[in-house]
Amino acid sequence: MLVDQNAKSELARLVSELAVVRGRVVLSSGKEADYYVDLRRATLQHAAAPLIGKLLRQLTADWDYVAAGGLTLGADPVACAMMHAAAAQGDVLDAFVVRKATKEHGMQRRIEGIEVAGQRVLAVEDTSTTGSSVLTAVQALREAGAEVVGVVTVVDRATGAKEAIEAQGVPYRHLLGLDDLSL
Ligand SMILES: O=P(O)(O)OC[C@H]1O[C@H](OP(=O)(O)OP(=O)(O)O)[C@H](O)[C@@H]1O
Ligand SMILES: O=C(O)c1cc(=O)[nH]c(=O)[nH]1
Repeated sequence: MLVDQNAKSELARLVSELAVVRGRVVLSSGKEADYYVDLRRATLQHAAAPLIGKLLRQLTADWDYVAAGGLTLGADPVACAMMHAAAAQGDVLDAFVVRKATKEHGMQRRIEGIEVAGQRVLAVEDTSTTGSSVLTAVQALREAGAEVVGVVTVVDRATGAKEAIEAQGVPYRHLLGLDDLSL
């Protein structure tokens, strides 16, 4: 899908400046790597967040979905940015949060926000490495009766997420790759 290339370049610049951390780090999967993309520093930043919302809406413009969200917490500001970008265009998009475990008090929900049962939804992620986190969200959404139309992530590290997600029958797109961030 067509995305605004000037906005994408500006986002890549911001992510490189704000979020790329070089050095030995342990990842969510337990593997080690030589760099980390601490994307919360961009998804929660005033200039980068609106670009993320706008660009992810453009990247998924041909997908039909009424709500977006993913596994807390990396996905949360991404989904909210998309919701606000949609609203700015006069479009309706709701958001949800998939908890890592079902809440044990209150409403005892695994998925917070709008009711996803019977809805077409988009699973979102901030950074994808193995794809395990967003696939956890996909599984929870399916168990809740939602139809996951696709997965979209802001940064893809080219380490197997695409293959793992597509193996589950879900289309996958990313906004920024390693080349965009000079990694
Ligand atoms: O593709 P994966 O191998 O699953 O790795 C990527 C995940 O790792 C990070 O989250 P993390 O597990 O650090 O948890 P957090 O969102 O609670 O900080 C990131 O926000 C992604 O969700
Ligand atoms: O695999 C991860 O845990 C991971 C990698 C990365 O670059 N950024 C992130 O937030 N998580």
